[in-house]
Amino acid sequence: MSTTQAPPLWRQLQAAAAALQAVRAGQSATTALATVAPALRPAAQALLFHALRQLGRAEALRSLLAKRAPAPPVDALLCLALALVWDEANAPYTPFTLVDQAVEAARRGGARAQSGFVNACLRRFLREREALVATSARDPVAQWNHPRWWIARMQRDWPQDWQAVLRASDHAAPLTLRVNRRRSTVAAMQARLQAEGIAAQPIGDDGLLLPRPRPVPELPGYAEGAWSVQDAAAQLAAPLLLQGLARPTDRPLRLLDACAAPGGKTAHLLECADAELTALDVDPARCARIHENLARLGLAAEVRAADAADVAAWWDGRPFDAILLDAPCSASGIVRRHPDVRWLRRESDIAQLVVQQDRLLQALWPLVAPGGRLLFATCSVFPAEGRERIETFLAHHSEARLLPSPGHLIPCSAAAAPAVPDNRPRDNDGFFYSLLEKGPR
Ligand SMILES: C[S@@+](CC[C@H](N)C(=O)[O-])C[C@H]1O[C@@H](n2cnc3c(N)ncnc32)[C@H](O)[C@@H]1O
Repeated sequence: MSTTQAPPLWRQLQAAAAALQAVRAGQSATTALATVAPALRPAAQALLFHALRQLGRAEALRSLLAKRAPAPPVDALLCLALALVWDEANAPYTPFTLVDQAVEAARRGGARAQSGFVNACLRRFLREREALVATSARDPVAQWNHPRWWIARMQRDWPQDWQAVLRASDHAAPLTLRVNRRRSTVAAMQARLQAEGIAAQPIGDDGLLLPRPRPVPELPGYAEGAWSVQDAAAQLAAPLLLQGLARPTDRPLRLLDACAAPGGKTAHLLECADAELTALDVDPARCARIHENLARLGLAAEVRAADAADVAAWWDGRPFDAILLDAPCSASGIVRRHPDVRWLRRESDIAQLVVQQDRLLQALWPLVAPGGRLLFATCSVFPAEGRERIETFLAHHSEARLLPSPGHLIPCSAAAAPAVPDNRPRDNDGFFYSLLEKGPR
C-alpha cells in the first residue's frame, strides 16, 4: 500500500479518518475524498475503502473498548485503525506500525488531547484481541459488515446465497475492461497488456478481466479510447438490447439511453451498433461526463439533461427501436466498488427508488416502437428493484412480452450456470436485467 515516496502513514491515516468521518456524517466517499490533497488521495482511498468494508466489525470493537463513543474525529481514527488491524491475516500493516502511526496521527492532528486514549484503546485491543474479536462476532453487523436491515433483507430475498453475497462485498472487485470494438479487439488488447507484463483474461463478448488490479493511468490505451472500465455484468446490457433486434432498412436505428450518465452503457451501445442515440440524464453535471467519455472513445450521441419521465419536455415524438432504462437504484449490487453505499443507504430509500423505477418504466414504454424493445436494468441485488418491478409492469401491460433475460445476477451465487460467459466464479457486480418486447400494433 505504501511506497518509498508515499507520505508517512500517519498522514495517510489522518486523511482517511477525516474522509471516514465525512462518510459517517452522510457524504459519499467520492465527495469526501475530493477534499484530500491529490498526493495523498490514492493512499487515503485505499485505507478508507478497507475501513468501510470492515466498519461493522470496527465499530463493534470500538464499543467494546470504549462504551461511550469519543468525539467524531477521534472515533473515526480509532475505527479506521481497528478496521485495519483487527484481522491480522489480512492487515495491510503490522500491528505495531499501525498502532504507532495511528497514535502519531492523533498526536499531530485535531485529536491531540486524545492521543493517550487512542493509544490505550489500541494497545488493549492488541493484548485482548482474541476475546474481543470473539465477542464482537456475536453481533451480525460486525460479522457481515452491513447494516442490520440490509442483512435481514438479503436473508429474506436470497436464503441460499446471502452469506456468499455479503462475504463477496467485503473484497475489492477485480478490474474489468471493455474493449472498444471500433478501436481494437479483445485479442489485440490482451496482447498489448501482456507485452507490458499485465495478465488479463477474456470475459464475455468485449471484456478483459485483470485479476491484479492496477491504477488505470498505468494501463496502455486509455487516453486513445481503446477501452473503458466496466464490470462484466454491466457489459451485458448492450448485447442484450441489440442482439436479435430488427434493424430498419430505410433509416438509422433509433436508440434511447434514458439514464445514461456517466455513459458507460451508452458508449457500449455505440461501439456495437451504428445508431442515432439519445442519451438523457437528469443531472447536468453528470451529462458532462457522458460527453467526456464519448469524446475519448470517438463516439457521438445527442446528450440532453432532462428528467426522462417528463417526456413532453424532451421527446420529438418519433418512437425508439430500443430503449435502455438503467434506472436509479440502491446500487446494492456494486458495493464492492463503492463500499460507502451500504452505510449511506437507508431502508426507506428502497421504497422511494421503486416509485422512481415504476414512474420511468410507465413513462418510457409508450415511446417504444411496435416490435421494439425496452431493457430494464438496475445494479441492485434486491428483487424489489428488479423482478418485482417487472412482474408489476407485466401485470398491467398485456402488449409487453418478456424475452429471455438474465434476471438477477447475484455475485458468487450457487446457481448452476454463470450469466456472464467465461465467468465461472461469478466474479461480477450484482445486476438485474429484463428485456421487454412490444407487440406489433
Ligand atoms: C445507474 S446510473 C446510470 C449508469 C449509466 N447507465 C452507465 O452505464 O454509465 C443512473 C443514472 O440515472 C440518472 N437519473 C436518475 N433519475 C433520472 C431521471 N428521472 N431521468 C433521467 N436520469 C435519471 C442519475 O443521475 C444517474 O446518472
